[in-house]
Amino acid sequence: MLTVRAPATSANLGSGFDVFGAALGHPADVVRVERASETTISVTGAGAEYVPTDPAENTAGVVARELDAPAHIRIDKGVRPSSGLGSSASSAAGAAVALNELYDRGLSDEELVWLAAEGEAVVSGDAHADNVAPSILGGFTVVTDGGITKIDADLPVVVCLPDIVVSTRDARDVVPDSVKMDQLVETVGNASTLVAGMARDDPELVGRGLTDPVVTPARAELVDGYDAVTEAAREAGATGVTISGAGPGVLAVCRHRGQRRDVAAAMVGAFGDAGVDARAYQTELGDGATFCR
Ligand SMILES: Nc1ncnc2c1ncn2[C@@H]1O[C@H](COP(=O)(O)OP(=O)(O)OP(=O)(O)O)[C@@H](O)[C@H]1O
Ligand SMILES: N[C@@H](CCO)C(=O)O
Repeated sequence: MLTVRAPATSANLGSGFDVFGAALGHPADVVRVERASETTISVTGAGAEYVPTDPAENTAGVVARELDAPAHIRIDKGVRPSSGLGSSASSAAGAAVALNELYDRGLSDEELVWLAAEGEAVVSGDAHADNVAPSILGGFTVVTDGGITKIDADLPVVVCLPDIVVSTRDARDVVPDSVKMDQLVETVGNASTLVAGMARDDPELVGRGLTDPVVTPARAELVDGYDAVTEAAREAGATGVTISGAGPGVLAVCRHRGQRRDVAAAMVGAFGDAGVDARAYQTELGDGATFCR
């Protein structure tokens, strides 16, 4: 039996819709695999009751099928589904890394990213890799058709998860079909600023680069209290705030680790004022999938 811990992730980071992603120090899924003649799946942990155990509908099961690696797969969810923290991607990433080793398939990390993205397609109808790439590789990742670039960034963050559900499918439905030239120029500028900030471990630049004039404003309507939470996090010292992935999680970048407590309390409080229960993860950019003993 093999066990892999695959971290939660935050995709988009505002200006990098479907391109940027970051691995979080915690939470994470733990995926255990054992050779079998047929794939079976069992799920425990956060939101387990909402995760399908039919291998054809579970992202980890799809990975096993694509790799022709049947297994008993046990998933302990640290990441609640429909969170914006790449819940479905963590399971796909963990399964890809574990099954590659279990069956000695010899795929590279980048090949595993594209394989795990096939698992994501079963959820959103689209094989986007912006969550599975950081969950496998760690750090901050840039995914394009041309390949994957990774930066090992050191950045303290808070991710606040309200007790509401936004499915990736619904959140993709509200994304505008087109952008104006001034929005394109602003987005390119912010995305470039963010990448420079990641390369320099500079929370000011990363925070500035989170701003996005197109996708985030459209999706903010789906997250009750979003504007107030953003303002509260900024007042508590965050350098920038955006929706994590497709939401409803909200990501805030902090100047230093000691600031995370105040930012987390401010975000949870603002959600509470809007009548929404929430919890916050005080974390940082972290490692990709790792084998556990
Ligand atoms: N192994 C899995 N873990 C979690 N969700 C899964 C899994 N396999 C299939 N799903 C389905 O995926 C959906 C959740 O995925 P979705 O992409 O909407 O949320 P997310 O992964 O938390 O968010 P995001 O991708 O925005 O960060 C749920 O409907 C769930 O049933
Ligand atoms: N880039 C994707 C991530 C969510 O899975 C989106 O925002 O729809």
